[in-house]
Amino acid sequence: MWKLARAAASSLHQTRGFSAAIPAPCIVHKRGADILHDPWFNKDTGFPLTERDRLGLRGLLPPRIISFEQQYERFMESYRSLEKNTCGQPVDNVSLAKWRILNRLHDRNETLYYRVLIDNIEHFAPIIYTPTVGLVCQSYSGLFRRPRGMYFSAKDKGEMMSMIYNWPAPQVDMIVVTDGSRILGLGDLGVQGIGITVGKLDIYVAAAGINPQRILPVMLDVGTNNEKLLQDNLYLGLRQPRLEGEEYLAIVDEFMEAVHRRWPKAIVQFEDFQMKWAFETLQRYRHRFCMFNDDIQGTAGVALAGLLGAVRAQGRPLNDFVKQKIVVVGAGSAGIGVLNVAKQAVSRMMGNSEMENSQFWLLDKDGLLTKERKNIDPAAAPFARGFGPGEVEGLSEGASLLEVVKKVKPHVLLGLCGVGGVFSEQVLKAMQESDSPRPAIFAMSNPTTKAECTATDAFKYAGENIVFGSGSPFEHVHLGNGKIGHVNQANNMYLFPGVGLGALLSGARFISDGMLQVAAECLASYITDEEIQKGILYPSTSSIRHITTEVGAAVIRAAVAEELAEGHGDVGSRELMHMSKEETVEYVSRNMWFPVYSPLVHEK
Ligand SMILES: NC(=O)c1ccc[n+]([C@@H]2O[C@H](COP(=O)([O-])OP(=O)(O)OC[C@H]3O[C@@H](n4cnc5c(N)ncnc54)[C@H](O)[C@@H]3O)[C@@H](O)[C@H]2O)c1
Ligand SMILES: O=C(O)C[C@H](O)C(=O)O
Ligand SMILES: [Mg+2]
Repeated sequence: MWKLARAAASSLHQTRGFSAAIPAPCIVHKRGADILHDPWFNKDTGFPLTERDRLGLRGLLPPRIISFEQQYERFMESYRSLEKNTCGQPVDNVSLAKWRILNRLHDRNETLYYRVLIDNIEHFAPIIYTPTVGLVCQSYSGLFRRPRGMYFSAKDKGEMMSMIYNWPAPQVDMIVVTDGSRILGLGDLGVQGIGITVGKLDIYVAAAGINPQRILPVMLDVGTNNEKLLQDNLYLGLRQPRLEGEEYLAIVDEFMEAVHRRWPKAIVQFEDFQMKWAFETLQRYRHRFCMFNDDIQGTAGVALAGLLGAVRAQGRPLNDFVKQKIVVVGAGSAGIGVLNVAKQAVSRMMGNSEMENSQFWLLDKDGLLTKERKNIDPAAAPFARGFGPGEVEGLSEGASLLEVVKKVKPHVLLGLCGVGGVFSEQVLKAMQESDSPRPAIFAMSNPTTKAECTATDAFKYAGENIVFGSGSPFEHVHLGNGKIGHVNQANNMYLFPGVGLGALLSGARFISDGMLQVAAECLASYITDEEIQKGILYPSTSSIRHITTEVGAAVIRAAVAEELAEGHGDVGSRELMHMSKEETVEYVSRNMWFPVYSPLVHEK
């Protein structure tokens, strides 16, 4: 249904609906059929007669003019028919069918596409984003019909500075780039990983109101080490092993410089890079360009908000976070990112004193990480356990997750290892002995098949008093007697749109730890005590535009406070500096794009 009320609540200052004030005109440089074939401008049967005349469209469309609202209802009706007709079919087939119908609309008419997406984000996010986007990436070569975004390959070395000018839009604000080396928990998918950047940018448009004409999904194809893809005749990427070392970095360097040359103020989000390159590129670029790594930094902020919520759920003051025993399963870019941020939060609570990492236990594929571990990754090393006083007795190098949970009795068990089911029945049952009156279980790996446990199993085996979060959505769990086990979607989608938007609208020179910290704090404070008592740690995705507005404003204020804000468009750094908190929120919502048909004006 057309959701005027919800849309109005989700962004304060934009006029909503088809009867609203006439939106600003939009200049087009094409005419006739070229407009109908351009999803940025196409209105299908929605072109009014005057526009059909002005733009040379007369005779190219059926005579009846259909309103935006009618087009919307028509699409939703066909979507509902699809749901009815595919009822009972295998879940993956149904999800892909839903993705196809949405994707066809995306390819044809972006205004209508984003309107249905925004109004139905709770329903459509699992299709255009996690988990279905994983399936789409896996099936990319078969699903491919037309390109979306830009592809830079190892064969383009030396050419990127000119190639970047092939992108048709004059201005780009937001770029999501991947090298396809670790797509969700699905591993190396090579060029097929482009799907994840498209999904993230759809969330940027829906949640942060970034204008879809100013987004750019990018694939850096440096080869793949996925043998199956290398052998596949239909694979669309470079059929060569991944570049490594300096050869690899030279490609990423060249891409970053090309982007910066053409759009110096564009924000670049790094997505789903394998761990070594995720950390290396973040270090390399974070102070030179306005960029961040979503898997390290976005995930960390969302997890921290969840961890603080878990403390509140126990009825404890926030400062008790320093006493929480936290077991993290997965020592990759996401797990280490979470631990680093949790450590910073503890340090702040303790008055920035040097602290030991004694409340954290970290496991990877070889079990518990200790100082005895050979060839330990430098990023993981600070979290390796020792054997001195204060250590839990009987836990040796490589101890299994079950042993660790039984001995440590953690308050929190958090999975970011990309292996489905590692929180087994036994592990979950062991969480019943947790020292927390309300243990927290976060099965954050994506997509659904890679979740460390299902929501049903978590409540069934660990007990009904747990709080639960998962990276991919699960249904809430019926516990009997009318009680509901609340499922939170612990996904970085709650943070990256606000971080990117805040960085953009402040014109930040770079994205600082302080900006990321306030983003996490803003998300954490969004939830009321009453909600927390019900096990609700994150707001519903239906309010994602509102959350993003708040997070974006908090990020801007942090950038201003740290003197990193250079301003955006007509709004200079001085004006930003003088904005109150409310004015900053207003500034953010005023700058969010909302899909309505603009009058098109032709210019040669
Ligand atoms: N919910 C979110 O917002 C979110 C954000 C980022 C990443 N993720 C998910 O987290 C997962 C990991 O991402 P990453 O970037 O850290 O990957 P990564 O490849 O960098 O790290 C994976 C880690 O898991 C460890 N591991 C593998 N098998 C294990 C096992 N059986 N037991 C314990 N540890 C094991 C590996 O040793 C490695 O340390 C992915 O599934 C990704 O989708 C979720
Ligand atoms: O893409 C997601 O859903 C979250 C995260 O960035 C991931 O890599 O799993
Ligand atoms: Mg990711």
